[in-house]
Amino acid sequence: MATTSRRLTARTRRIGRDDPRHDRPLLELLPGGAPLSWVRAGEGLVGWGCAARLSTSGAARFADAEAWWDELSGRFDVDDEVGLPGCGPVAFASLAFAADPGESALVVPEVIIGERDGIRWITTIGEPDAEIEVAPVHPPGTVSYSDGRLSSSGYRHAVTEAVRVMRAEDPELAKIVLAHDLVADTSEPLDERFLLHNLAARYPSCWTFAVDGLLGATPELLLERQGCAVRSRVLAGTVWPREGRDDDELAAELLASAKNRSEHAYAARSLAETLRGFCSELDVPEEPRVLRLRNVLHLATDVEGKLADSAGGAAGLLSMLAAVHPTAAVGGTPTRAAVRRIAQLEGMDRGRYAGPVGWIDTGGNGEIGIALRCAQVEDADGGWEDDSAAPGSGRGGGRVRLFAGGGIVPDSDPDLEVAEVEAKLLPIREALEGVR
Ligand SMILES: C=C(O[C@H]1C=CC=C(C(=O)O)[C@@H]1O)C(=O)O
Repeated sequence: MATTSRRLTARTRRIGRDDPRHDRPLLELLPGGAPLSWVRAGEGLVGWGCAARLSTSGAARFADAEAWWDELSGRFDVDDEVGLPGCGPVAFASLAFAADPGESALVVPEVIIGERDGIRWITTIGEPDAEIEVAPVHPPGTVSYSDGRLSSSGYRHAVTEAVRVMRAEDPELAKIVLAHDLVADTSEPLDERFLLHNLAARYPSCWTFAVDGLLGATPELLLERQGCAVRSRVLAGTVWPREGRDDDELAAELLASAKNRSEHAYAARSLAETLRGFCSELDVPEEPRVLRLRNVLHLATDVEGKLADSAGGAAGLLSMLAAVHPTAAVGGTPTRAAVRRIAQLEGMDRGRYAGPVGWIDTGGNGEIGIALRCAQVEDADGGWEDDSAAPGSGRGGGRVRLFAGGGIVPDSDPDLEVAEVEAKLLPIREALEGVR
């Protein structure tokens, strides 16, 4: 719940060209500790400190978050001389995938540095030390991997079972998105900025995010709102590099694959059908395009709309998120039945993986992605969750849990699905290992 009930002051000032913070990459301004980030191609927001925070869970998590943010927004005295989306107070948000279990978090930083259209600014909330020194970034040392809650072979088994269920037991189920996790232990304490810097360097077209210990670089935008304009980038359908195939051949293969096209169509339709209810205009391309990343290629549909101003006010971003989440990019089709099956087949808590992640401001603007290709910090204080299982327990290293998943349809091949999640785990593994 809110950590304060007093009035708060927020001051936003432009950072001038003569200020050393003007030209440094945003992520390099993070001082250390628990970073907050939403950065793509050098623009976005970074933050630190905590002026207010909400932890919530359950089916009402979106409504709780909206009520909390509305109430808190009313308590700010804002002095904003820049006036762009993301200026003034901002809450970084990371919501759980499922109603049960899973904890959601909203964090309002004390300091936010943002950049949009070449304009850089700083927002301070209260009287924090905005000139705080940036501590050197520490590499995590050696990285060792072990099974998470759903090992590779467990994942293969879950995929086989999902295919059986869809073919034989419940033909109404057309798609189930399953995920696999992997535990990484580091010999040194984890400096979250190390991961963020490496992810942003190799995946500049993705959104490099960090909220309350969930870090990653996602290529998927669930919903962006700027005034009455909304935008989404739906992804589903994947190929990955193979010997003897160049990127153009892989892209052609992806576009021609009936299996990937059907996986994609479910996801694009699930987003568009729900979002249409909030919009007076919605543009949904009939054909997907191909999004090329260095580890995978995806089918992508970019959706754009204009919000309907019903009853004097367009819908809030958090209400829209409650309606569109989970799309069939991370849930399945039909949604409710698929989500029930996910819990049965995975038998693990996804936490905030595949949940909405990003930021919202007090003007109703925000950018929210889907938390994919990510790592959940499990022991930020250096302690182990399960001492008996922790190699080198007590040595003060770090532990993260990595996640990646894929859409399963009745003609999915379990071996290919295992290869797909391995390809999707590469960015976060390489970031941990220091590959740039
Ligand atoms: C569920 C994930 O990816 C989604 C997004 C893009 C492509 C996907 C696919 O081809 O299965 C998934 O729908 C993940 O990366 O964990």
